[in-house]
Amino acid sequence: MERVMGGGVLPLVLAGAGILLLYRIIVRLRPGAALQDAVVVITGASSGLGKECAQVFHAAGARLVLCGRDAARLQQVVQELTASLPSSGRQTYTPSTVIFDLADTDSVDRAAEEILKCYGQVDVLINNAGISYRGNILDTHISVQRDVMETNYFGPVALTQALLPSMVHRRSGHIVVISSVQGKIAIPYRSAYAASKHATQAYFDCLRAEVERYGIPVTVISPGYIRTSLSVNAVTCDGSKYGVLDKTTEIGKDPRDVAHAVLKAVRQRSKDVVLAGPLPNLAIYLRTLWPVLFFKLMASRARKEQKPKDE
Ligand SMILES: NC(=O)C1=CN([C@@H]2O[C@H](COP(=O)(O)OP(=O)(O)OC[C@H]3O[C@@H](n4cnc5c(N)ncnc54)[C@H](OP(=O)(O)O)[C@@H]3O)[C@@H](O)[C@H]2O)C=CC1
Ligand SMILES: CCCCCCCCCCCCCCCC(=O)OCC(=O)COP(=O)(O)O
Repeated sequence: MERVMGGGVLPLVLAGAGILLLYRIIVRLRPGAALQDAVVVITGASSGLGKECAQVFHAAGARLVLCGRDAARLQQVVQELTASLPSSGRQTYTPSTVIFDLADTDSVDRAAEEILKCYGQVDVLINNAGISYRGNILDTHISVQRDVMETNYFGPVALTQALLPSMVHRRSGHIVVISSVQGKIAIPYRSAYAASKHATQAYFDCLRAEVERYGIPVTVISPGYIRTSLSVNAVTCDGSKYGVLDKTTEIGKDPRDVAHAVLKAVRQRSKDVVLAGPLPNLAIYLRTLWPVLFFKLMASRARKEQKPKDE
């Protein structure tokens, strides 16, 4: 009997591994979504990851609508994109720009109308813009918690909901959001940021299930540290700018590589992608499988990083 059971487990494991391998091969071989002429909207396109995404989607032949708050910086990106012909030899287009503040819901609605007027449709919406935060909860004003939530959560939600009806009507479109490893685990002194990214993950997971019937994929991308100005632009407890390029950010991934990974995720219509090294991945598993240990590690990290004022 034991031999039968023992003999039964190995074939089962091998069959499971075989099915997994086959699934991966099928996913790889599936024809990727074509991006030539696709209308791709990118928020936060003036710098960092958004700017690099603009570069790789432009080179792939997409018709871009670049969004941000600073018209001059966006124009600079347009100039850089159009200054050189892509080595791929594809037909490329001069990007359009739409200027608005994601933290202002009324301006988001107006912007969505303007975005739709550019080409009459949106094929891919990349919700990339975001702001980070550094501070301890005890000293952080509630207005700062709300402001980060407005930019990172309500802004992308409002833009997505404003553009979604036209996608549903066409039974076509793709919604992407750049979340963070901190959408899956919360680390100390990042409350506003981690909360906004957790909310983002939850909202877009719900959306994915709800719009699948219309053939609209939803991709949540959770990067680890990327070499951008995110930490420099982060806000602190009182809303002032942090202004420091953290070591973690400085040695982070090259934003161009992350942009290529975003392009691949769009082509493959991936559902959920973590773009981080082994340690953040381990931390994500630990949070689910061994939460008590994860909480201990985070508490120790909090103690090491900052001593409370009353100690
Ligand atoms: N860098 C990192 O380590 C990581 C970054 N991410 C995420 O990647 C995304 C891009 O960030 P990254 O490129 O790193 O940082 P940057 O600070 O370089 O870029 C942020 C972009 O967001 C735009 N933005 C900020 N606030 C608003 C607003 N209220 N309305 C409209 N646009 C706004 C900025 O445009 P402007 O100021 O010109 O208006 C800017 O283009 C963010 O969502 C971030 O959370 C995720 C994981 C790691
Ligand atoms: C038994 C072995 C235990 C090993 C457990 C490892 C626990 C280590 C914790 C690792 C934490 C990783 C945090 C990653 C955070 C991250 O990548 O954030 C990306 C960002 O969004 C960056 O934004 P920020 O403003 O914070 O710079």
